[in-house]
Amino acid sequence: MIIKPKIRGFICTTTHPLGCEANVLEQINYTKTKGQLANGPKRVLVVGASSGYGLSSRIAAAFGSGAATIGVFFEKPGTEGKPGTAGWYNSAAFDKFAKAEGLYAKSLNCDAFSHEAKAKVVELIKQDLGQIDLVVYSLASPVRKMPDTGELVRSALKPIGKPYTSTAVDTNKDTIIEATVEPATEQEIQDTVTVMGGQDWELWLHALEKAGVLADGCKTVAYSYIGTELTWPIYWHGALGKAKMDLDRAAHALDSELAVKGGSANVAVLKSVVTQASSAIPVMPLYIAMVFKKMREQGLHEGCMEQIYRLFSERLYRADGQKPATDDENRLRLDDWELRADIQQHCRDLWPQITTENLSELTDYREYKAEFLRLFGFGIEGIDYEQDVNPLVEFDVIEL
Ligand SMILES: NC(=O)c1ccc[n+]([C@@H]2O[C@H](COP(=O)([O-])OP(=O)(O)OC[C@H]3O[C@@H](n4cnc5c(N)ncnc54)[C@H](O)[C@@H]3O)[C@@H](O)[C@H]2O)c1
Repeated sequence: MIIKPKIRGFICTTTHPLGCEANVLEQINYTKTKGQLANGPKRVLVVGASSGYGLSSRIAAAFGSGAATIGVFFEKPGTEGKPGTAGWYNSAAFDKFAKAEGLYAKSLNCDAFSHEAKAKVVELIKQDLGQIDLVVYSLASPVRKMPDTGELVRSALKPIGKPYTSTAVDTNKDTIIEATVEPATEQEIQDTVTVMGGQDWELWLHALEKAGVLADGCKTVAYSYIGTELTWPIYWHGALGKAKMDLDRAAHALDSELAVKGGSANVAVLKSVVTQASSAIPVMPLYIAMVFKKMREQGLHEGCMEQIYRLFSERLYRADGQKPATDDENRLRLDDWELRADIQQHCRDLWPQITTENLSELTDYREYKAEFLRLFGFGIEGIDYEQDVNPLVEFDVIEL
């Protein structure tokens, strides 16, 4: 079939298999040009491995360190008449390129919050790898099915205490609007912590530890965002921020547990990037369009792959073997460039000046939209979108 983008709200309901494959290849090529990590991991589990930061983590481990990888994700395959999700095609492409280089790659398409997913991964590690050296936790989900009761709990992208009104961009109409988001209820805050907090990360590590499949010195990292006062009301001081604070709590607890065997657990605070998860957060698209323009001008631009390669090479696996610098909460900070005073001051000054008319001139909004479409495999040079393409792409994946 001929596949064209179809945008609905903040998602694109179609995807292009060849475009997604090209995205993955571009990240692999970037990693290869950066060279092999001196002290990189060899056996890696990535939870949330099919898009955004998790996919880049899997690529950094495999192509930057020759690691065997197990990837867990929750995606929909395509059928002959309907495209699958981008994460499905990304994972198929990763599998193909990894195996072409003789790298071990196993993928599980399942609910990572379930007990079954954890048990299956333990079984795979025992059978194929013995133990693992790194666990990356990169889930972004609006909902969690509780593993014991089956209850569905949903997260909320809302402020706490009072409504939040801000200038934002309506990405359907490309216009500047005033958006108001009502505050989360106590229950919604608790639920957001249940979905996006540290509990499931701890359940993963405990299941792996109990099964004896964590190698001595095993590291684990989970991803977070903090930002500045520009986004605090909706993010760090909002319901999601409470969940990310709970991730900090879990990191401290896991770090003490892993330290016994010479390992470590850290939260890595990453920069804002265009992913399916960030496009759903009110105000983020406008903030990203602003901050990207300034960071590009300053030669500081990074996408998912650049951020993650820097996390691996300059924080987690430093060539000099030294412990990386952390902030006072023991977090690894990769948002250092985004939070630079001049970058943030620029955004603060610009924010009140933005109108529908000057949006494209004063920010990288056009580039934001293009990058959003690229997430789904569209707008990629070298791909002929008038050509027939088969949405049915199969690869070796374990379905639970
Ligand atoms: N995007 C940003 O700007 C940004 C910035 C800093 C930190 N982060 C953090 O990085 C992490 C990853 O976010 P992202 O933006 O890369 O997200 P993303 O939407 O690109 O990827 C989410 C991943 O989680 C998987 N997933 C979701 N629900 C699942 C389930 N129930 N079972 C198995 N897999 C499931 C998806 O398949 C996918 O692989 C999040 O913790 C996020 O808060 C994101």
